[in-house]
Amino acid sequence: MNWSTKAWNAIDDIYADIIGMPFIKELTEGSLPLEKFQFYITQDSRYLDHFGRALSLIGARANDLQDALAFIRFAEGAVVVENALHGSYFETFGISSAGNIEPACHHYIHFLKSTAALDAVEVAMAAVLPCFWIYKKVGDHIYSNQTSVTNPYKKWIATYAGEEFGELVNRAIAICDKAATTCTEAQQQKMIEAFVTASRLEFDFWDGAYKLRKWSV
Ligand SMILES: Cc1ncc(CO)c(N)n1
Ligand SMILES: Cc1ncsc1CCO
Repeated sequence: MNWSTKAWNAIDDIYADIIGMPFIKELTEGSLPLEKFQFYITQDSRYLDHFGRALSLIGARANDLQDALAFIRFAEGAVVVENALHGSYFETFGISSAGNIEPACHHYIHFLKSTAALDAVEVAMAAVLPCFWIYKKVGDHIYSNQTSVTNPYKKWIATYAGEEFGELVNRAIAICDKAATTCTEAQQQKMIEAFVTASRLEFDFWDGAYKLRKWSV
């Protein structure tokens, strides 16, 4: 069994929980309250900024030059998506500024940045993989379960359900699988742990947005 199959098996339950979240259900139906989507989009804009930096750091640390190029391009993609949120999405959804980084976003970006900086590069690659893979799966799930042609969140959904994003995801999975073959069993296990932690943080990111969770003080 290749590494990515084991990794996905390890998060099967988390993924099922994500698909069952009210945020995802209401996003699919188009009934998600605007305030929750606004919260999500502002946090995601902050997230993508730091995610892009984590990806470029992994690019700088990758052993293989082609893998470095792939991560540098992923980083560029993350900044391009951030710019799209900051531009047209902020305007469409009536957002004037990105505001504070709230707890779920803070937790996630700092996990990614510290892992990218301090852990083995293979572990760092595994830590960012849920950002690709879970979004592709969730994007496809939402896209194929849509009931409303007038869903206000349609354009956002299309970003992650598209074939173009699918190709990037396959590339990221393949890089992790190749990296895992150079690792010991213990290192592969660390990659799985990072993959699971990031998946939990994906859940929390949506959960935090649904509950509009902010710093208590
Ligand atoms: C929190 C989060 N995870 C993953 C993605 C997709 O990379 C995103 N836009 N936001
Ligand atoms: C995973 C991901 N999400 C938004 S951009 C990006 C990297 C691809 O450029």
